[in-house]
Amino acid sequence: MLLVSQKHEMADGIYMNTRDLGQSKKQIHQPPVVSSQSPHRFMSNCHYSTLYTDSITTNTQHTLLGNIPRYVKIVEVGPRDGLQNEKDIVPTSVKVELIKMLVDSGLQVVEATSFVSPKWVPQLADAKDVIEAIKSVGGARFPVLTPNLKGLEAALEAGVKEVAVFAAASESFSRSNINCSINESLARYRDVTSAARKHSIPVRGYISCVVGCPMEGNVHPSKVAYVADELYKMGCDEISLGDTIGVGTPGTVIPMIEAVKNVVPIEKLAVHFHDTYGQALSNILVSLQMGISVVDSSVSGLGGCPYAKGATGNVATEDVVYMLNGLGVKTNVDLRKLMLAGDFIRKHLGRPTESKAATALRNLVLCFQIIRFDNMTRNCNNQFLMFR
Ligand SMILES: CC(C)(COP(=O)([O-])OP(=O)([O-])OC[C@H]1O[C@@H](n2cnc3c(N)ncnc32)[C@H](O)[C@@H]1OP(=O)([O-])[O-])[C@@H](O)C(=O)NCCC(=O)NCCSC(=O)C[C@@](C)(O)CC(=O)[O-]
Repeated sequence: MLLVSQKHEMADGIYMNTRDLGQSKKQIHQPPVVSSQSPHRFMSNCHYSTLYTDSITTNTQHTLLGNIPRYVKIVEVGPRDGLQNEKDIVPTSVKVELIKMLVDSGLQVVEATSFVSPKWVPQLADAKDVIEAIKSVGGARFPVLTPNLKGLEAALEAGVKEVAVFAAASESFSRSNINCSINESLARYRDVTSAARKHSIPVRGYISCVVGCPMEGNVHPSKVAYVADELYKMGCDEISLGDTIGVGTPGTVIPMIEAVKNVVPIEKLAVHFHDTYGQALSNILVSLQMGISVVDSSVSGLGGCPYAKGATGNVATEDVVYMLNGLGVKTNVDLRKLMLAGDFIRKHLGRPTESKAATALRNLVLCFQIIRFDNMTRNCNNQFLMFR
């Protein structure tokens, strides 16, 4: 005797009745036996869910998934990387509301802004005001970008508790982004990390153009390893490997990570993929398989670097969470609330989301006029129909 759900979960607290879809009982393929304790596992196998599936024990037994971590820390970069490239400057109040919604979705690290030259990035000239407005927001860390001591001092004065420096593996990109050579930037960052250490402030180190540069083309893994080694030695707590223009594929990402993990422990590495060529999720998957457990992403796929021509947005956080949920990897992120944050900022920008998962889940809701019952996700055991 098999038990199948009469109502299928589509999003957290969102259900659709299979009969409304015209599905006969026979059309439901291989309904698994479900226990009353694990309705989500069954439903998410059959349908599309915003929920974490708790299927890590079964999924990761497969050799291909064996290395995938049980928990992935998502570093949300939307308010910084996402908004630094917007043509029209986003009002401070909108940035602040976005950050609050992202924190409310469960994201524990939200990169809030940059203390860079307002002449270079006028979009983030309100950094101090943003930090002031989120001072009372608990439950998350709010790192900011600091390109030099001047940025660090301003960030400290504003009350920032974590900063990030940003180097590049390509000389041309370094010059166009921060107006100095790679080695000059590393010298600056030694000053920043040593000053930050005096204040017990953790520093993240970014490396841009880890597989390709908009001006120089392919970037050799040894160049990335060189910069990663220097950042690590100067005291960066985490090093984020950025495919700034989204040209990487697993074919270039794997050798790059191999080279970097020879000089920096894998648990200190993060990946930061832009999705210009639609490769971000596959690149994230191979990074996880190689042992990385920190992933940068941007709500609704906002983003792009003003000094990387042709680069589109970061991988959408919704798509990352959807994939991780499907893999049974914990993130602590509520995808439904995350989608609301995406809706909020996209409404403000007047452009649709770049997230495929958010678009698909939204369409399902519209198509089937689903009713949301938050509590039903926890109390749906009585909705099973018996088949012989
Ligand atoms: C690094 C600089 C400052 C060098 O810029 P510069 O022009 O060589 O610097 P400068 O020292 O000659 O200063 C020029 C002016 O900027 C001021 N200034 C100088 N520093 C600051 C500061 N911290 N905060 C506020 N103001 C500052 C400074 O006071 C001066 O003002 P003026 O005297 O002319 O009135 C500049 O190039 C810059 O700010 N670049 C930032 C570019 C940027 O933010 N890019 C995007 C972030 S990186 C990224 O997106 C990639 C990443 C991380 O996401 C990973 C990936 O995807 O690859």
